[in-house]
Amino acid sequence: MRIDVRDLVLRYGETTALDGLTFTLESGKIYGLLGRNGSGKSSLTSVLAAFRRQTSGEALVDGRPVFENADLTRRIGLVRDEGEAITIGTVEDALYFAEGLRPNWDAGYARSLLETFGIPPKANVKAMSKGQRSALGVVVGLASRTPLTMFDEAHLGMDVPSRQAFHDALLADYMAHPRTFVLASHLIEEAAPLFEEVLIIDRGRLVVQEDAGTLLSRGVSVTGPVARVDAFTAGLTVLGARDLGPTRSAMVYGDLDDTRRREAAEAGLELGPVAMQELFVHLTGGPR
Ligand SMILES: Nc1ncnc2c1ncn2[C@@H]1O[C@H](COP(=O)(O)OP(=O)(O)OP(=O)(O)O)[C@@H](O)[C@H]1O
Repeated sequence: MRIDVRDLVLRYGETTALDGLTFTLESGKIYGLLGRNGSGKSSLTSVLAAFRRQTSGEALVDGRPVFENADLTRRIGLVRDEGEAITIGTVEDALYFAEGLRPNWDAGYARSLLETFGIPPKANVKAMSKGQRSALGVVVGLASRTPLTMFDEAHLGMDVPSRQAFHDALLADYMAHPRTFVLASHLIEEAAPLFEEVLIIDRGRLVVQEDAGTLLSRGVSVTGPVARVDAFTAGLTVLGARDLGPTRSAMVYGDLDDTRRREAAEAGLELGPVAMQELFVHLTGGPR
């Protein structure tokens, strides 16, 4: 599903949550949606899923406004941080409800995902733990096979093995049934290997929309003896540095051309990658 967002504004009273966003998401890609607390990620996914109506601007899915368009919203899934939204009845009831709502529902796949996450089909949803309810939300989100599927901190409360199982399942099912995913997460390093493209929003504005590999290529770590690292990085944008005895590893933002890379090698410095998380902190202004 293709998404076109144009000059999108969402206000809650005095608060401007989305402040003129414009971007396009292509069909059949996994997008990472990153932003600090309160930056507008949930507001954006809520508008795209038609849970909320924007104050102004456009949110188009396959060229049509999404709000109050039942035909479109049946094909858009949003799993939020509270996990499975239907909390009355059992796990089977929740799946039955989803099956009625989602045209591409795969009941066999849903059952196998329940096993993956160790969720008993007869369990009462209200009595489930936070992590189990999140996992059930993930099961419903994946088995719905909605052409646009958004997970907004959907892993909340899930333990490390469950989060890994979630990411593995998402990737495997995406390969078998390509569709558009939007993943909002604060666990950037865990989710980053899934992202094909990254959107960073800050205070309701788009800061970055870039291919994940290109974004990562903007960060370089420079490691070696302290004095030589400092001399090499003088005049560059240094995001931070860590020392281990006499060795310093500095993170630099910006492309290093071949000449600079040769200079680094001649100075006995080692160049390496920088974590997406470090780039994110830099691009969203560091500690506030
Ligand atoms: N229901 C609401 N009523 C009033 N203000 C709201 C409401 N929901 C969100 N906001 C405000 O809108 C802004 C964006 O919030 P939003 O929840 O979209 O951010 P977020 O990026 O999802 O944050 P987080 O990472 O903390 O979940 C914040 O200033 C927030 O206080």
